[in-house]
Amino acid sequence: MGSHANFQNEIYLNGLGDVRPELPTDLTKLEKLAERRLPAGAFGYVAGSAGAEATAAANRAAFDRWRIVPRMLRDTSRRDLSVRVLGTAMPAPLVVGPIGVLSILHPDAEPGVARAAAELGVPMVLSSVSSVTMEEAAEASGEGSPRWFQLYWSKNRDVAASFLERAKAAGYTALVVTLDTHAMGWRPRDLDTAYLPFLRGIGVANYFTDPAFQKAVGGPITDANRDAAILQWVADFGDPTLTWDDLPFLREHWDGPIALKGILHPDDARRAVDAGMDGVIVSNHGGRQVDGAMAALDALPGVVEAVGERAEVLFDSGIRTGADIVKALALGARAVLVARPYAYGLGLAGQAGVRHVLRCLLAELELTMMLSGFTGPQELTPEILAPAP
Ligand SMILES: Cc1cc2nc3c(=O)[nH]c(=O)nc-3n(C[C@H](O)[C@H](O)[C@H](O)COP(=O)(O)O)c2cc1C
Ligand SMILES: O=C(O)C(=O)c1ccccc1
Repeated sequence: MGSHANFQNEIYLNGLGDVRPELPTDLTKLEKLAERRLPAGAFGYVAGSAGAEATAAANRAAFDRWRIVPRMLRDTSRRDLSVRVLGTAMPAPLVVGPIGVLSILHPDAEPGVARAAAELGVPMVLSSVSSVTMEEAAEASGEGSPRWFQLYWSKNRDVAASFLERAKAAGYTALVVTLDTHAMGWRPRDLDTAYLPFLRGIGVANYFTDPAFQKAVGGPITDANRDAAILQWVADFGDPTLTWDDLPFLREHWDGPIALKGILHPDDARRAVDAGMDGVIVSNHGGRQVDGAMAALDALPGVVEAVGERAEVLFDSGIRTGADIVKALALGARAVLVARPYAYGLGLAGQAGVRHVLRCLLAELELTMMLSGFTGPQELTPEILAPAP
């Protein structure tokens, strides 16, 4: 892709190709479709949030409280949506966010997402709890395609260090450390259906193949010690003892850019920057962790102000359309991560469905910017928004 974006032409001139009849271009419709077509357990796991799902609803409502104010008679014939984030050049300020256990949705799973992202030059963040190993996902992503690794910081420090070493060797260039999920949130949909893919050994590929994890279990994982290995995974998955004093561990084991995911308070953002982190990701995990937590978009301006130019601020939780991306960028995000929409695309149409979702987002982003009078992400500032009456 050249520096001059033309995502919208691509869609209008070439059509939507192989997934045209199946998948809507209004990506807010994907969830309903997924509910009809996917197995109930897998759908509930993806769509579900914590508690009464009030925070998940608040994430969306926050976007609706902002409206774009389009400007006329500006030359928007030449557009460049490209940005550099955490050391990675990308065609637009869009990143494929980390989602674990994707094989519950479609056999294409993480490799399918990696291939779809690579085709478009969009970076993918691979989850620690991927259903294939990080090496297999890297292979699918391919030589030269941008990829980042998301760390769930294991209680077993040897496992955490080993993950970072493997991720580096497999060509992941930036590290996303998720802080808001040292335990799984209270998720009634999964609890009521007893849907826990990990207990059936899905999403543990990185652990079961890891030498440090195997050492803790007493050897390679076999049918004989599989249940014990799963219990070991449950015991070590997250570490609630972690504090800011532990951050140097990350620097000791990772020399590339690091972003902390799950930041909502400006003071936490400041501490991240003071600790030498390169970025923060404003996120409430899509409302899946603390029900009643503030909407992620409402947290964004305060974090942006606290961080200033000292680090990069990324955003997720609630991104569904190109207009949503414009609003998050206007409120100070350098890039956004898309999550549930591509999971629905994967579940509905595999790799082609993911490609559909990413193309639609890119095209709608570009068209929204162009028709609002903007030619690049740097022009998107708070002044381009008005509060909804
Ligand atoms: C099914 C599912 C699995 C997820 N797994 C991970 C994960 O492994 N690591 C992580 O950092 N975030 C994970 N997330 C959180 C997403 O990265 C992201 O923060 C969140 O989904 C954003 O909200 P949205 O999907 O409503 O936009 C997961 C989210 C979903 C829906
Ligand atoms: O479900 C999630 O949101 C998530 O982040 C997760 C946590 C542990 C294992 C798999 C996914």
